[in-house]
Amino acid sequence: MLEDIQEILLSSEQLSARIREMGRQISADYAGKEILMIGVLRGAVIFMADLARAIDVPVALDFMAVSSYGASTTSSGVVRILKDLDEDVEGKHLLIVEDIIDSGLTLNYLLDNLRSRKPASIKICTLLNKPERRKVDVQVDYNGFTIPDHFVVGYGLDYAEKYRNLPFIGILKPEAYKS
Ligand SMILES: O=P(O)(O)OC[C@H]1O[C@H](OP(=O)(O)OP(=O)(O)O)[C@H](O)[C@@H]1O
Ligand code: HPA
Ligand SMILES: [Mg+2]
Repeated sequence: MLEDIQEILLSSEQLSARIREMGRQISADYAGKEILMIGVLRGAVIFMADLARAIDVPVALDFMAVSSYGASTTSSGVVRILKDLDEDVEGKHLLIVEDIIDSGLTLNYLLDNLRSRKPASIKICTLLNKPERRKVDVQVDYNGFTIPDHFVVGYGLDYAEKYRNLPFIGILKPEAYKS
């Protein structure tokens, strides 16, 4: 796996320091409330596991699976729900947790979909943000890191389901996907 990485963009130390900060900020903003964290499978799972433990207000977890990438490095633009939430979200404070916002198409779709279920509030938290590739505007409430336009893997992010278990965020060598 490591031989496919061109450069480490964010080390595990950088990731954990930033996630602790994000947790403190979220805890302060939601003081006195309960959060329903909605993880977007599968990429967000590792970030969500660490972020949830950095938050000290009550947190419930639910998950949605949508897919627009498949085994590709560019979004198809077509978002499908593969798994819906288990819980009713009406009247709850939702925090959508993403590993990365790239074109914005996934989140744009999710936001529309979740708003129609009448939650008390919805905010977006992403570990990574790649604004250069945005196709639709999305308002991000909590952003870990803004990154340049490279295809990155690790810490939950995959290429064709590989590399999710790397403890850092790395730039994938083009030859690892252009073969
Ligand atoms: O802003 P966008 O261009 O829509 O891209 C971001 C989305 O794409 C990736 O998910 P993917 O569909 O690859 O599924 P995965 O999380 O299982 O890897 C990533 O985890 C985000 O959910
Ligand atoms: O840079 C990326 N890496 C992995 N998955 C992704 N999904 C959108 N952008 C990316
Ligand atoms: Mg993916």
